[in-house]
Amino acid sequence: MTHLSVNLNKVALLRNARPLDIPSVTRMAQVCIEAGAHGITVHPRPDERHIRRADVYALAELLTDFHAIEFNIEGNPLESPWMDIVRQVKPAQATLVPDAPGQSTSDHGWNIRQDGERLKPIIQELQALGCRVSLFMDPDPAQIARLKDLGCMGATAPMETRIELYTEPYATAYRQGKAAASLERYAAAAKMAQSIGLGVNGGHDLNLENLPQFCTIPHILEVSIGHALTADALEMGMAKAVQAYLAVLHTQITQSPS
Ligand SMILES: CC(=O)[C@@H](O)[C@H](O)COP(=O)(O)O
Ligand SMILES: NCC(=O)COP(=O)(O)O
Repeated sequence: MTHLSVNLNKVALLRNARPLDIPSVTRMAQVCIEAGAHGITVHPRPDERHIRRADVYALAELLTDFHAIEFNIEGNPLESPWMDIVRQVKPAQATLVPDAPGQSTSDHGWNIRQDGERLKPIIQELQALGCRVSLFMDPDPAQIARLKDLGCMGATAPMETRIELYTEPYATAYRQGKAAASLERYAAAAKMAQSIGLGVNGGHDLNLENLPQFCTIPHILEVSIGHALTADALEMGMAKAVQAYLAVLHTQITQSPS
């Protein structure tokens, strides 16, 4: 089954509106875990507009009581202070995302031809810390194929490595009634990744409507979902929202995309 990692950025965004710790990010993490979520994702940005450094430490502390729950920290390792935080917390998964500091949200994956050699020592350091590394990538088989030349990703890596497919273009295509053509690109990208020994995650703008079709791509290991799930939680409550996403993942259709 594809795992669900709940991104708590938008819970923190609401909390930051007043100095009251409401809603509590750690309390919401606990509710998500009790509802069955497999992991908790945060994407601390340099301006701390939502998740703050202190939230990452508090979540890491909370998750020491939940050994089976994956802590996934996303961000740009080339921008301070992300690596400092990750060095201290040593999350189960570190997802590297090429965002500029002030960017409103993530909008593209890595260019491995341009950044691969800069990323290599960072990936190796994260692996030495025990973190599974995942790289945020566009659904571009040519870019993904380059990862095998780094030596530290895919079949030649010292430990499991993954990519996270950037799914906003799929979500847009879905809204426009063009999901099938978009899914073909994503399926080809996933197949390329899997053929060189990479696991495949997905995320960005996934929601209850577009998730079932995305999950027709074989062997998606994890989806990280925050924005839409938090919006759903305003209507359903957080536990019911998490369960609704888990129900989709439980019943994922196994036929190949058409
Ligand atoms: C990598 C990715 O797609 C998510 O982390 C997304 O960027 C969430 O970040 P925001 O909540 O700041 O938009
Ligand atoms: N990696 C994607 C993520 O964590 C959440 O993205 P979104 O659901 O908030 O768009």
